[in-house]
Amino acid sequence: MTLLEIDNKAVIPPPPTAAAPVAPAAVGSGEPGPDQIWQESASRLLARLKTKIGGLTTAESRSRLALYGANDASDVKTVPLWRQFLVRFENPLIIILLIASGVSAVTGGAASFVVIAVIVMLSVVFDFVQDVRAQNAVASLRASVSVQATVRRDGVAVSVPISQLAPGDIVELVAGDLVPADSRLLESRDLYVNQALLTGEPYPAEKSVSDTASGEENPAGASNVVFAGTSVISGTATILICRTGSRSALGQLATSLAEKPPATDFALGIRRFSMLIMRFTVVLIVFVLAVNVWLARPVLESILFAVALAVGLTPELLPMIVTVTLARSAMQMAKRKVIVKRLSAIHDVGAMNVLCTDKTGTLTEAKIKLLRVIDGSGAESPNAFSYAYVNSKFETGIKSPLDEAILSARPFDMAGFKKIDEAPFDFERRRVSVLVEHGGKRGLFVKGAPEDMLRLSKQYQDADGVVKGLNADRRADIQATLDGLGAQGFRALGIASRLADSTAATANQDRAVITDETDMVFAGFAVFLDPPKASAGATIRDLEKAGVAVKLVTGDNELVSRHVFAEIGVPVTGVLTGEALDRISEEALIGQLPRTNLFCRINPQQKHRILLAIKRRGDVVGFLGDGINDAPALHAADVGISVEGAADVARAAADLILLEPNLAVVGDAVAAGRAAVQNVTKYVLMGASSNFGNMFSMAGATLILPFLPMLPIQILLNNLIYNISEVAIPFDNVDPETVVNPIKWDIKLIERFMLVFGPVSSIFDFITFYAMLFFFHAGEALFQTGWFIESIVTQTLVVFCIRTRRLFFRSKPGEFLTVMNIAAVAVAIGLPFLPWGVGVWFGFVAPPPSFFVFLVIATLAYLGLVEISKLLFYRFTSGTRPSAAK
Ligand SMILES: Nc1ncnc2c1ncn2[C@@H]1O[C@H](COP(=O)(O)OP(=O)(O)OP(=O)(O)O)[C@@H](O)[C@H]1O
Ligand SMILES: [Mg+2]
Repeated sequence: MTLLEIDNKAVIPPPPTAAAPVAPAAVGSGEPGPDQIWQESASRLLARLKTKIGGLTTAESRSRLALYGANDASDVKTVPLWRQFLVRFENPLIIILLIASGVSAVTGGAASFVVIAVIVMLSVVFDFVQDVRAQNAVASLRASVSVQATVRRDGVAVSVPISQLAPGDIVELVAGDLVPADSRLLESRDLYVNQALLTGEPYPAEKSVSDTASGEENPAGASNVVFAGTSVISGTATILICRTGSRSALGQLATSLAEKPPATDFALGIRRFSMLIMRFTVVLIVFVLAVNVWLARPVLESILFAVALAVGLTPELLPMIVTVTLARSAMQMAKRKVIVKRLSAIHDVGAMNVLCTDKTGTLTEAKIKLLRVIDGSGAESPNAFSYAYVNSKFETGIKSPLDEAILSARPFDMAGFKKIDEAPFDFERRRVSVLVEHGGKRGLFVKGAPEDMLRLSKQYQDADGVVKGLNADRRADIQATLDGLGAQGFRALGIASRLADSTAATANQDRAVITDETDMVFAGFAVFLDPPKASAGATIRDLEKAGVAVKLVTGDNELVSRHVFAEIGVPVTGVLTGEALDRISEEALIGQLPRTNLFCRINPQQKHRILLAIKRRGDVVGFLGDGINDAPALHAADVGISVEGAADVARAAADLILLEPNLAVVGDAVAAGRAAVQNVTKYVLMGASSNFGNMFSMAGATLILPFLPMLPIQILLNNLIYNISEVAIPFDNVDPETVVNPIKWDIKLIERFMLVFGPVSSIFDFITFYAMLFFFHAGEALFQTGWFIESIVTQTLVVFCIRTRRLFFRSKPGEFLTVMNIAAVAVAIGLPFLPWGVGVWFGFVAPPPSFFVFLVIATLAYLGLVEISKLLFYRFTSGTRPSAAK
């Protein structure tokens, strides 16, 4: 099974839209066709793509980029700003509103049309500006961690984001790089790529320059091309970019599998809430219109009133509020050195209740030191060191910290050693071989996972260089030496050789192949110290306290991993090795998950399998890793987390990038994610209760009043003021107790909240209507003015109750929120008193002083009622909060 069949979260290209027709195939229309970039000679391909080995010029690259679009199969196409702006007018409510007010302008005065048009414009501009600013902030964060490629422009090698590549670009690749697009090899040395993302094949595939290659039945097998989404395991290459973005094989595969990434819980929840409100709105509008027609009121005014009500009811700012909240959260995380690549990951990280992590760099310092190189009985072995050194020096794969430790341990004279070939490292066999010539003799020098190295050896070479047979007793001795190292917390690599004169097979060979890694002469161990991080234990305990179970998933062996746990003071509750994992069923694995917190000798496919099993249990799972071997798991996780120095594929697959490899910052991200969800929830609860209640009462009032309870313009103005005040919600403080556990979006809570607090607000509204009519003997204008002021005052101030589950004065609101809401109240009260008859435009009159006495008493009564209802509400629904699953 390939990765794409299992999960396609991060590799989905946008479907071609009408506005962005698929650009002409990169490799022109001449024959052979565009799909066979492995068939033509390189020189013809270069000519057809109108490029040369020195690369495109900057101007050429710019025009090609404009033609073919960004090289990005995963990202949604960016909509131009003017369209983002205009799209906001596609809202049918806005269209009806503008038409109806236009018609009324023709028949009556132009004033109301102008006012409505201005209010609509203000609302749209406000929404647009906030939204675009938030998106820009996030885009620049994302750009700061984009994967770069070395490309030749104007004849010099420069580094550009891979999204900026176009057909015809010439790119240089080294080990660890992500192949940015489907490309033809122009030059290569010892090039091996991992194509697991395309083919599911875990072993490195060798690629080399040739004029033509066959690839009809299996394009991934074509040896002279490399494909987008694969990564370089070892060697170097210069490539010609041929097919970018969604035209790459990966892009095509992804398009044919699914059009869109699956919506997250959060997105679904938001959509469901909007639908809920829409249904209420439709019913209400039909009702209001029917009543007005039945009472024979002016049709046009009735329509305007109904539509204004609908505008007031719809949470049209919700998408913007969500974006602003998440973007603000992303900015906060950036300060804590966490860069958010996918905005919706903020919600997922807040909901995460299991975090899987690899070991090196997160639980350990990643300052690996080579302590000794010993033979099987523990004696210092210069021989084994020389094999290890030569192996590390000559291998062209991604330099692992182990290689760096070997090379920096002490100088070694490489004179006389000549590299013939290598079999690069991969995470399945966990070893690397180089074929070397020295003194006219050839030999294979191998290093890798120690237990496998011992198993594959037939003879044994001690520190003095004497080669002996490897009988069962000696094997057991060597194993005991290895176990001793592990128990002391040392990491070890096994070292072996296979000299040309030892078997005929290697005598004159010029190729290193993995099948030669057998019948070897075991030479000893390289012993490393990778000290555990002092802070790791406390960090893990903090995460567990926050409801996030931490599990170690590592390619290293059990003894070493157990030792790390012991050092950082975290108990091992259960162990599963890769070997055992391969023998158990899906059900058995899921059954073992809750108590297992250590998975060792796990290969990349197994990491992926573990992640899927955790998801299948219903947990929200994060994965933290930095290697090529972690990419499949990063794709599969709900939240993929990587670090700045990670391999390109890992960074490309991740949703969050840590600028420092520290588990503690994950804890910060979790808290920020939860706070963001809480603030979005506040906005939704406001909309679902007080705003909803007000509009509902207004509809009811049309039944009993001989005139409209509020003029359409006033409703729109009310809505604008309310919306502007609520834009402070993303910046509000969050009560600490609401973020101690993972939070999932809870639509049930919102529905119940609406059913309780809508009516609470309505009861109070009808009391106000009664007072206006029978106490103040209000006529039309005074009634509308009074109701306008009350409506804003109560709608905005209630945020101080709804924002917290505590008694309102026990929780400190954000300053911005306080200022904005008090300002909204001041504006509402001040409007009718404005000079130059401004209030009159909106149909306001100045209310008598006694009204304000009533306003204060009534508002306090309302807030008191909400506060009591709130305490009761949460007392009876407190059992519904999601608890941390282990
Ligand atoms: N450069 C190398 N040469 C030979 N063998 C290696 C090399 N790097 C790693 N190995 C072997 O492969 C195993 C798995 O690699 P590695 O430890 O990097 O996996 P991992 O899952 O990323 O582990 P971690 O959780 O520590 O990051 C190692 O334990 C070691 O035995
Ligand atoms: Mg690793």
